[in-house]
Amino acid sequence: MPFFVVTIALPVPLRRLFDYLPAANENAGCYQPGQRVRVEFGRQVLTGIVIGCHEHTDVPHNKLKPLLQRLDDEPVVDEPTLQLCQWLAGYYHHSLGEVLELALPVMLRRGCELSEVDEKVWLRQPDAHSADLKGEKQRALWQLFQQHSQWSHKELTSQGYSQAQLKRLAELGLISPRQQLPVPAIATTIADPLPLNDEQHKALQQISQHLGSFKPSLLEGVTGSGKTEVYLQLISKALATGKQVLVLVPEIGLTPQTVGRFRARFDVPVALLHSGLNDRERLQGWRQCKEGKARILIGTRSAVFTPMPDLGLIILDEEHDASFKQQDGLRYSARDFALVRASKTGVPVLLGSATPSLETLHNALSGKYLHLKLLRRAGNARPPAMKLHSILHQPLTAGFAQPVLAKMQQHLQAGKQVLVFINRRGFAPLLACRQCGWMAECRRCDARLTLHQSPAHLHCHHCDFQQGIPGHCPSCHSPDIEPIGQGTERIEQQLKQLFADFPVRRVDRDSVRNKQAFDQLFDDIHNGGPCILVGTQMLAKGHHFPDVTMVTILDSDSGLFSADFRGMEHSAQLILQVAGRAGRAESPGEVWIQTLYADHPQLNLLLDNGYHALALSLLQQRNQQQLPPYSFMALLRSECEDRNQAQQLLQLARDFIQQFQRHHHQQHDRQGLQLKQQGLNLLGPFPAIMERRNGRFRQQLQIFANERSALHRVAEALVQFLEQQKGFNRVRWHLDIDPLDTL
Ligand SMILES: Nc1ncnc2c1ncn2[C@@H]1O[C@H](COP(=O)(O)OP(=O)(O)OP(=O)(O)O)[C@@H](O)[C@H]1O
Ligand SMILES: [Zn+2]
Repeated sequence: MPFFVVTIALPVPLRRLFDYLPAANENAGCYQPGQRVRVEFGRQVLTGIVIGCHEHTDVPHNKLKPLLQRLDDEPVVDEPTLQLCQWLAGYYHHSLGEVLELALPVMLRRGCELSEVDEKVWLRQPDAHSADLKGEKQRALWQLFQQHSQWSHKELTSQGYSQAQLKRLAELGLISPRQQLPVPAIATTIADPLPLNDEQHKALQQISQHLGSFKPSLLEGVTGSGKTEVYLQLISKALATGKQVLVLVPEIGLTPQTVGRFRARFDVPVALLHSGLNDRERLQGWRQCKEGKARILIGTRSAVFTPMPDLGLIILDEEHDASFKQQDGLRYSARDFALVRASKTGVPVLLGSATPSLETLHNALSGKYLHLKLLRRAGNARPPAMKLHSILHQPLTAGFAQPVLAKMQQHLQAGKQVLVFINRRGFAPLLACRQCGWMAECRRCDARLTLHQSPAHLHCHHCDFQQGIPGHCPSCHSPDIEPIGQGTERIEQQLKQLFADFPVRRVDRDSVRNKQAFDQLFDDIHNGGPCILVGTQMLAKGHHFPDVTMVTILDSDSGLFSADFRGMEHSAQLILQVAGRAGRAESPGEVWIQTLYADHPQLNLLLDNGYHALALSLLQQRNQQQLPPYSFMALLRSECEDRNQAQQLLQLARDFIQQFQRHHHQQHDRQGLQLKQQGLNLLGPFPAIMERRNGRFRQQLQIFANERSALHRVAEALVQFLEQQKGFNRVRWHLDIDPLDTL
């Protein structure tokens, strides 16, 4: 057998591939890219992915080890997915093995067989005809099999059909059991599409012209304008041509209401992939898509990796949402990746938002994307009236101005729901001593501890450190310590006293701990009745609460003066998303924003002329300052228990980049190439706004380039340079391409 090695991607941070000898008695024909193999790596056993076979290797032959086992005959990573992952690893300068790890369901990473998630399903026999079925239940069961030839056993029993009824149908030769991948249940009655209004109709028309080829579009539609209805009718067109559809939504946008709206519309299996599923369900969903059984996939960020052989359309709702960008490990943007995937697959991609990110808006305005607008709310709903209410020198009760409380009372008495938004959980952001000024601070972070009441404790929201509440000041021993400021718990408590006749519901990460609780809560809200909802942004996004007619925004000011250049953009998006919950049905809605800065020019622009107008003005600013989207950014972050080391590594990085740049300029000169504006702009190293977190000092170096290619050239070289640095073992660093958060 001729000599060859198998080249494998392993889930380790090193940005390279690894060569192994084949398993005993296997020839090169046994190996295909995308198969899983088990190998020894140091003292660990890892599951890797075959990239290819080669006759040459740089590894000395006596150092080569045979791989332990080939796990698959057929590749689990298909060719298009492998290519996309290679592209992603290159773009984010990340290890291919780690990218592939992220792209695969956990059970596959662990080496499980695909068939491990098979279950009992019942299939209609090919030539079966209804026989003499006794009883209502049996006939109803047979009716289901006439609608769809396959049903999972679990689904049927959960619908109340018994083992005996199924057995009876089997005895009559109508159905038979089998172990195979269950498919998601299909709705038995399908809802009709709504008649579209003119704007919706035009948007749908324009986008559907591009089915069958790559075309990005932005659907910029005010809250409640019926974007979802446009998605649904577009999906229906894609399905009609035999295609699969991928719908990506923000982490907390996947409520039963949303899913229900999709499921009720199409008589095809709809798969779901989100964080509320267990590993088994995730692998089932992944396989349903890969094997073409599911025709629609609705999922959060990582669902973007799911293989879909017949993919014909990608929709990404709330495209501006930060949850599409992963904030640790591989810091990829699912939105940007969806665009690349669509382009490589040759299918249209639709980005929807009421408050598009400036990056996307810029692409739409420059003609790179098709730009579609829905300016009016759908149906009979009117846009909410928005009002800035100055609280400067005003007396406040429990943090509320008197006219705001009076308004809330009116809405509740009219039987409506009021939403109070405050983006801070816990009871109070600060516990302080009135005698000596001591404040409860985190020992591991440059941050104050948040006071929580149920259960009572002090909690660091940055490193999760927790401790009991002291009975007296640890510094001067005075018993006179008190909470300062307000969080959701405190507002809830105070509103319960102020509005004793109405239920007050709190919605934040502490009160709603899991997906079930979240879903239950939304059902309760939907069942109606006057109430006050107090919550964080968990409440704000994409939900349709028909009975909410008033929204009170308590702390919008904190976002107005952020050190992040995206601060105002993100504040405006959040304000409009929250405001968009008001008056979505027949009754008009109003939004009161309490502020100390009622004459803030950008806040006024937002309220008077809308998000689009503000966005244009922010874009102009970005252009003047040469910030993204008018330049391309990477952020090198370092952290270490030793402040100096974190700083020194970035200083070395800075020196390296400057040298690299000089070298490149000279090369261009010598070759007589046009000395293009290679300009890189470096800011830093400087400490992060919160310098110490979880016991480590954090530094950053911001890198801006006029051209993306220039940014990538330097990033590639920089990553290699940093990997070779000795003596910085304790410093953790990463390079964030297109960072969303620069604090
Ligand atoms: N053409 C239409 N005629 C009547 N009602 C409609 C129409 N289109 C949508 N609606 C209704 O309008 C409401 C809001 O629509 P939808 O939730 O699709 O808006 P959206 O733009 O996705 O909102 P958001 O961005 O705030 O989530 C829904 O109750 C929907 O059923
Ligand atoms: Zn902390």
